[in-house]
Amino acid sequence: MAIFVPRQAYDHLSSIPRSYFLGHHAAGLSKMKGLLASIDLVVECRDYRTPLVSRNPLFEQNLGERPRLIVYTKQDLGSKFSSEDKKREEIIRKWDAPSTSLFSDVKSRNAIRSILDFTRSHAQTSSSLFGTRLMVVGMPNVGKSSLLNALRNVSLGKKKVAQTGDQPGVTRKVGTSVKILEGEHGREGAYLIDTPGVFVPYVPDAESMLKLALCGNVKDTVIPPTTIADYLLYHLNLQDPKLYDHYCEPTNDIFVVLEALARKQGRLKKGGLPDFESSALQFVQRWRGGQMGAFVLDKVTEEALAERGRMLEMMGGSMNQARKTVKQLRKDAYLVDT
Ligand SMILES: Nc1nc2c(ncn2[C@@H]2O[C@H](COP(=O)(O)OP(=O)(O)OP(=O)(O)O)[C@@H](O)[C@H]2O)c(=O)[nH]1
Repeated sequence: MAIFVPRQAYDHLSSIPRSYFLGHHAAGLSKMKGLLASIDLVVECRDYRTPLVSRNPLFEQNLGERPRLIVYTKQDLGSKFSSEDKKREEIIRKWDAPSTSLFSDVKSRNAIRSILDFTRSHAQTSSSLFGTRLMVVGMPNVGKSSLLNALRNVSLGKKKVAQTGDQPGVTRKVGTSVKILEGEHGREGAYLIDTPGVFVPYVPDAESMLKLALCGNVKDTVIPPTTIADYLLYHLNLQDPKLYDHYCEPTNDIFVVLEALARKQGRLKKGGLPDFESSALQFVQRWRGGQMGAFVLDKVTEEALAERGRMLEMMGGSMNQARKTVKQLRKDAYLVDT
């Protein structure tokens, strides 16, 4: 039997859009900026699976004057809790210093307790009579509202208050503050404000956009589902083709996988033809739901983080400046793909 050789690079990058910065993202960010004077701590969420790509420089530029806690969400979907994962987390922690970074999974009470402990000790430094005010920010669908619900549930035993969903843009407006910690020693407690997700102004390269689409940070209508599924297949093959052996033998052809899935699940169109689009969405949803392996999409090395940081710093807060910087970086050969 021939040995299976996975693709070592992803080539189908033409015609991938690089922007998803919507009107309600800009409006939300401007409202957050207006609230900043009354905020003690900004909780910035990034996706554990894309620690580089889900970092939005707009938050640093617009909200950077306040202390920040960085929470890497959905750890359960990206980590096997191995020594390699711990090493990667250590690199990320160094990158984020002096801000503290924590890694979370809304179903892990321990992870949620660590965030509450950090908040409690931060609250002790606050002299406000009205309690400590936190604002949770991050890219769309990164898990901000779920985090708010989990913090409130673990701390106060209260039911869900913020609406959540598996597509971006469920939260459209900056919310009212919600209590997440009771006060101690005569102090008021801590309150958290939920905010709408804000996308990066301009995605510097097409592969970053695919990663964001795969993790659900852009609507599934923006990039064809078969393209997102193909990009997932590329990663699955690099990890372990057994992750999809439920459907077929190892392959680099996404249509082979989708046809097998369609036949298995009866996703057929007229004439018995496989419904590739719905099968692609199903394939991607399985991975998003943690049923096809936990792994990280970004390459996390000290060099990669430093380069990304340099690029983000140069990109500035405006879309125009971001575009200009990307052009310049490409000229300087920092960015090589598309
Ligand atoms: N497996 C896993 N799923 C999570 C976790 N946190 C959130 N999710 C899921 O991620 C999806 C998005 O969560 P939300 O809390 O709605 O995300 P959001 O950032 O508020 O989204 P916007 O409304 O776009 O701002 C939902 O399907 C959640 O169930 C986590 O720690 N682990």
